[in-house]
Amino acid sequence: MFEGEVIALREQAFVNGEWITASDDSVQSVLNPATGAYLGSVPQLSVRQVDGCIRAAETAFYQWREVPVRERCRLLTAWYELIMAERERLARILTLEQGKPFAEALGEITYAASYIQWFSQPTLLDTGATLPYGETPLSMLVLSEPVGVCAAITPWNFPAAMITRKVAPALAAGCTMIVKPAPDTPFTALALAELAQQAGIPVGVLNVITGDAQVIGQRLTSSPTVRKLSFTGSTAVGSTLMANCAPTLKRLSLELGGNAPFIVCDDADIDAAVEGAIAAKFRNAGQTCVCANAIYVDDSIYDVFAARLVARVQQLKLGRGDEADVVIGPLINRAAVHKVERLLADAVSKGARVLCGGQRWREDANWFVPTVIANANFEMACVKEEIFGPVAPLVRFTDETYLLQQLRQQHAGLAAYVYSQDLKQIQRFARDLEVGMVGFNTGLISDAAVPFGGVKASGMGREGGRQGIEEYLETKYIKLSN
Ligand SMILES: NC(=O)c1ccc[n+]([C@@H]2O[C@H](COP(=O)([O-])OP(=O)(O)OC[C@H]3O[C@@H](n4cnc5c(N)ncnc54)[C@H](O)[C@@H]3O)[C@@H](O)[C@H]2O)c1
Ligand SMILES: O=C[C@H](O)CS(=O)(=O)O
Repeated sequence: MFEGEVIALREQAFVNGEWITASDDSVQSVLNPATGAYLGSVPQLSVRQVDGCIRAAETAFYQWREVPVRERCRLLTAWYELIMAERERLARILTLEQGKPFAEALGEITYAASYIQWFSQPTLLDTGATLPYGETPLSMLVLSEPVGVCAAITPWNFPAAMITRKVAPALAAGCTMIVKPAPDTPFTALALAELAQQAGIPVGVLNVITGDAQVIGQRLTSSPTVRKLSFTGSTAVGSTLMANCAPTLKRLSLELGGNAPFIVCDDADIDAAVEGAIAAKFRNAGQTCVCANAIYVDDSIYDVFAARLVARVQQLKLGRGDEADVVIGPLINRAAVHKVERLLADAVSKGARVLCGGQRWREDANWFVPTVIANANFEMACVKEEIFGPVAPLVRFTDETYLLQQLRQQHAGLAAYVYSQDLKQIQRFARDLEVGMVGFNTGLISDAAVPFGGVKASGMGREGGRQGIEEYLETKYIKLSN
């Protein structure tokens, strides 16, 4: 559809309202995961440039927090409107650098914009209170104040939504923000920053810096000026960043790895469960944090479910994201393909049987054919670990209690999905699944209006909903005497 089209890309970092290159002109290249073609490059900013960005965000903070809430929300609305007006161009950039099908990229841009629209509601900020215990009705006040200078480090799988999900509440609350996007997908973030600039968001309020992750991470986590870090990415990196933030006692939001069980009970609507599994498992070629990881099917319907799932999976069209009707794009890079191959080989060595797929689509490329494996069990790495690829291990279960006991052993706790018509069973799963979000009879749960996040090794804090603004507010108590 748009392969070969010239699409303008911002190849500079955005600091204090200026588009800048690295002080030593060093750059990092960005490749198209579908073709391996060079897309462009972004600056490797120096330590001095990162520190300069932190200072600029601090200066901007003391002005931005004085901007009336309604004005901050008006500017967010202007940003939202520009993004929606530029939706197709942004989606093209996203597909080129991340690889997802254009239709999914359009969906992500809309989803990303919906976070800005959600947090442009001034009512989300009427979180203060007066307490009735003082000498007068106005002598005990509880205020909500912006945390201050914030930093966001974001992943490649949702190059737009994982950024607006942090920037929107931060700016609404009166904070300023420094974003470090993933090196694989910086251009979407820079395009969003360009539109924020056009919307009139003041200089220094939103900054997007690029360069060596470790170098930038060390500066952002060690700076006492940065009062909060919001990180979305792997549990391993999240844990490291949490430790690095400890000396300066930063506020933290950590949206980390997942391992969502997809449970199909004996009374489930099988066709609905198959469609839900397709949506939950194969979105973004299985590269979402809330993807169904292993699929647990009641013994009594296992064979029927497996057959119907395989039939649907074999209909999924692979190809480049810019090609019409493509549903499965490439994985982000060759390392991701190798990880999927490692997990599959481990499963087969432990008795799994490949029902469909099971290999690369093309030898020297990043696609993996959508795969369903039977006879999966809790000993397999693909059941214990986050797959982050289009492989669906089917685990047979006969006993709900045993299944829940096994799931409780898993480290991640982000999302889960259950297909059941039995209200008492639904209530048991809602209580006993140790996750942050559960979808019943659906494979899609995400929405800007809900508190998105997990527990255990999936992190802490919530993004979206009313809870999402709290991540960027501090509480101050005022005692007022005459
Ligand atoms: N819970 C959620 O909402 C959510 C959403 C999307 C992705 N994820 C998780 O993210 C992972 C995939 O994303 P990824 O591969 O980009 O994760 P990643 O942890 O490798 O990288 C995430 C970000 O951290 C940066 N980074 C890496 N090492 C760093 C360091 N030492 N210091 C500072 N920054 C560092 C990267 O450059 C990138 O910007 C998966 O585990 C997925 O489950 C979670
Ligand atoms: O991968 C992580 C994203 O949060 C997935 S979703 O689009 O928010 O469901």
